[in-house]
Amino acid sequence: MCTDDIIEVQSSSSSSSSSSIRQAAEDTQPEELCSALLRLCLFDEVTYAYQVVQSPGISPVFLFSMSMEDYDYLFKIVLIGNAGVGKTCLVRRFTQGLFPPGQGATIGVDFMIKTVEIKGEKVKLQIWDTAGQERFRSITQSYYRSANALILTYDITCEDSFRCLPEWLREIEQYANNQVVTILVGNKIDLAEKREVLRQRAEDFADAQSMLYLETSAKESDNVEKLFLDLACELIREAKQNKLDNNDTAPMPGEGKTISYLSCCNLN
Ligand SMILES: Nc1nc2c(ncn2[C@@H]2O[C@H](COP(=O)(O)OP(=O)(O)OP(=O)(O)O)[C@@H](O)[C@H]2O)c(=O)[nH]1
Repeated sequence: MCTDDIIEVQSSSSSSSSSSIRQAAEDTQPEELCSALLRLCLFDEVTYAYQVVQSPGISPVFLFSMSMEDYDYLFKIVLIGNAGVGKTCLVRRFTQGLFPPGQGATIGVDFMIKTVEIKGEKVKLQIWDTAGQERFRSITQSYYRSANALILTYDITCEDSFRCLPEWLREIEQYANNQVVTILVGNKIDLAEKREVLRQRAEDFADAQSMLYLETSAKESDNVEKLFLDLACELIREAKQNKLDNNDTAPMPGEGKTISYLSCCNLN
């Protein structure tokens, strides 16, 4: 695709502040953990965003701020899939270039930002990493609706994580907007000798569901950049197409607006 035209501009994350959330949330019963929210406030044309966990005993924590003027496009990408398939590692690999040792389970949602430049246009990727554990499902479902793209992840060494995909597709059907771009990702290809899901089988499944398909290794960094950058290129293409279709309703480069919904894409 257009990866030659892409340069990284900057990245930031909630991870340092969210470690305090993680710790507090680990001590909190799921029923007490009401929700994790992103709050946006507009002051003098600068948008400040912060994430809080609403729960007794947990103080709201300011996580990051960003200006709406320093990008051409803003896309929200949400990772979903069973616990342990490697969603957090994929996000960390892409945003921080590392494979975190002893990665704990995600509590609720985590949030990172990375800005890339594609053919001279700055693209801010807002990446939401959701918990795969069933007990957080009611929290994570609320993040689907505003997503421009969903990365549905399974573990190629875990048949169970593949078998659960129809269940995840039902979640997407129910909670995501119907114009969302979805890509199926088989992670952990560095563990080839433990593979339980053949590539052809996964490709056929993705084809049948009109999804893109890619295999990755967060550990070895295989296809991780490609995953996010191809997705960004696809979202830009869709946004431009949407602009053509709707004349002036979609944002164009330089307008710096959030693209909330995109027209349906031809995934084949
Ligand atoms: N070999 C290998 N291990 C991986 C890879 N990606 C993740 N892991 C390991 O898989 C385990 C789970 O990774 P996470 O990124 O926490 O998985 P997750 O999907 O975010 O899990 P939840 O937060 O519980 O939903 C960790 O022990 C990682 O080190 C990979 O590409 N290769």
